[in-house]
Amino acid sequence: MAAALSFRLSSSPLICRATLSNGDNVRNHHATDASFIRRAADLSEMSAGLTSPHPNFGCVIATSSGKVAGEGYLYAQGTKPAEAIAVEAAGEFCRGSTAYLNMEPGDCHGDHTAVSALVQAGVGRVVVGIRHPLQHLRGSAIRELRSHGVEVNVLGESFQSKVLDEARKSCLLVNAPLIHRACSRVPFSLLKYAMTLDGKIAASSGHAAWISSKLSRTRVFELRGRSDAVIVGGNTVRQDDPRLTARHGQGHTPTRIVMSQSLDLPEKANLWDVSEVSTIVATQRGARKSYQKFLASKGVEVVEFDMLNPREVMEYFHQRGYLSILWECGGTLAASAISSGVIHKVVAFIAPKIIGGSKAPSPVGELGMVEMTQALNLIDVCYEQVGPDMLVSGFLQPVPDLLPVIPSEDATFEIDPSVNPFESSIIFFYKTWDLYGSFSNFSPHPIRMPYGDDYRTWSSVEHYYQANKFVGVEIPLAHDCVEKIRIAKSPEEAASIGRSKQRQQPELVRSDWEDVKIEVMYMALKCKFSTYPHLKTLLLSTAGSVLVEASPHDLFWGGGREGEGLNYLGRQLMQLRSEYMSESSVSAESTSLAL
Ligand SMILES: NC(=O)C1=CN([C@@H]2O[C@H](COP(=O)(O)OP(=O)(O)OC[C@H]3O[C@@H](n4cnc5c(N)ncnc54)[C@H](OP(=O)(O)O)[C@@H]3O)[C@@H](O)[C@H]2O)C=CC1
Ligand SMILES: Nc1c(N[C@@H]2O[C@H](COP(=O)(O)O)[C@@H](O)[C@H]2O)[nH]c(=O)[nH]c1=O
Repeated sequence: MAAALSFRLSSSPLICRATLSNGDNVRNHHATDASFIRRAADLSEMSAGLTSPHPNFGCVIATSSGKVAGEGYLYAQGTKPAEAIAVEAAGEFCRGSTAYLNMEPGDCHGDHTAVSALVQAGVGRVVVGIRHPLQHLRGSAIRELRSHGVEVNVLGESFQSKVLDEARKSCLLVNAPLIHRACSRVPFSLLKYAMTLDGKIAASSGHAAWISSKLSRTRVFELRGRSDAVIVGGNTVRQDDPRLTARHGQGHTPTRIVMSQSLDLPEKANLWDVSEVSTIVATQRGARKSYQKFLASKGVEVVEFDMLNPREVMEYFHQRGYLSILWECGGTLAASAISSGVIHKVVAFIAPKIIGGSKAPSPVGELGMVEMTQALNLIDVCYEQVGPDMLVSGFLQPVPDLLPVIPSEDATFEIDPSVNPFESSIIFFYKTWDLYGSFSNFSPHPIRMPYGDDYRTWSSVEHYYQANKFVGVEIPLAHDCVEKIRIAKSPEEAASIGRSKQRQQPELVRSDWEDVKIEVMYMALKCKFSTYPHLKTLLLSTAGSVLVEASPHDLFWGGGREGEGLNYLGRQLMQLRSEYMSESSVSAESTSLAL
């Protein structure tokens, strides 16, 4: 899913853009909406670190004159929704007001939900920063609000402008861990370190207490309080004997995780005291069994991995439901985590100190880069002074966007009205061995199609499609092409002959090819799916999902690398599916009439 989420809509009938006549007006509205949505995002953060898990919800109720009438944020799952708190605070000012929500509420059933609070209070319009990231909740509250006559605008769907994009981004950032949960197989990970001005995270002796100031370390406690777990490597345990607790006086305390291959760890360590917080040691399968027993006797959980590496460990904790992880390791493990692509954000406290030492460790070990051009550039970088230190933070990977993953909303809707691109799941297919690989033209399903006055069997849809480029051209070489493609040993070979001949000898290609190629493909697909009932069943089983051919190269039939492709193959399959669905509903109707 993660890759899918970078696709964007190329056009939308819903998008209102500023016109010359009312440009200023629209801009003002956008600026107002943006500032209230940002406020809702800020409010939602107030619970971060107090509770876990961490969906952060904030709500601002604004009157038609643009005054804040009430505000609220969700303290924890199961406590009063942000919207209900804001409605209570706004009282009678709710009627006809606009409610701003950083994120679509997750629960729309029952009496005490966000939706019923807004509806009962008479809120006239709701502006939503982002839809709920979790697929099963996505769109329900919005539908529910609309069904009660409330106007709902979602940023990026109803309106688009730079200022709204920025506001939307703030909504993505406050719920980055939840968004990662929705579209990635690893939790959201933040690498934090404190270093001297000369780039050292410890003296050459390994001593590191302390580099950053007390104020900075309190900020670290807050970061811990916002995380589900803090992770270090074995060497940091041996060297620092850390506690890794959140000691800023409030909030939840994260689980401590140690990654150690050797399990050559001390018998006495602060992390083995699990009276207040738990510790999990992740290790290589079979490592020091007697020491594993010792840890277990202390109440420390040991998890063995066949391959102890950051990705495996993160996938494991993702499955256990962890949303966000704070990496507080040294440079060796940090390099390994960055290399395996599991670190999303970096937070560095830089202290105005110089320790020197050519052997003193630095925050990130070997990444195998040799040229400065290979350096990883952070995005959305922030700078902040914390006491005497400078805090620099930024993202190594952008927070995934949750805009729909098909090239064109209107086109898809026209093809299959049952598909809502903002709420549907996306099924990608490309290689024939993929789960839905039989949707590919290259799948080995021969089809029998008319050819001249006769019928011929073609080894795959691709064979038929490529050959058709040269059909009907009264040149012997064109006939040869058709025959060569027909007997090609594989769809790849058929594609290669068809494409190269088209490039090298365009005079052999039928003159109407660009006009007919869509129809040619559709007829071939229709033949394939009606010839093989199990393929038809598989296609019907995808009802409601958007189908995208994940070809990174083919920008006409495929979706392209970044969603820039037109995805005609996906569209045709959706169209065929829609045809089959209406056929089956017609036949069901006539059966019931006959009865
Ligand atoms: N200033 C700061 O912010 C910080 C400073 N430090 C300092 O850094 C130094 C320790 O740094 P460093 O030696 O890099 O230690 P790390 O914390 O990076 O730990 C490295 C250890 O992690 C374990 N490990 C498990 N799997 C892997 C893997 N796939 N890749 C790499 N390591 C893995 C190994 O433990 P094992 O050997 O047990 O198998 C390895 O020796 C200390 O001096 C400490 O004080 C540490 C953290 C933060
Ligand atoms: N030295 C250093 C840090 N080191 C990190 O903090 C851990 C110690 O945590 P605790 O035992 O809970 O206080 C240590 O093992 C390492 O991960 N952090 C910082 O913010 N600033 C510093 O100067």
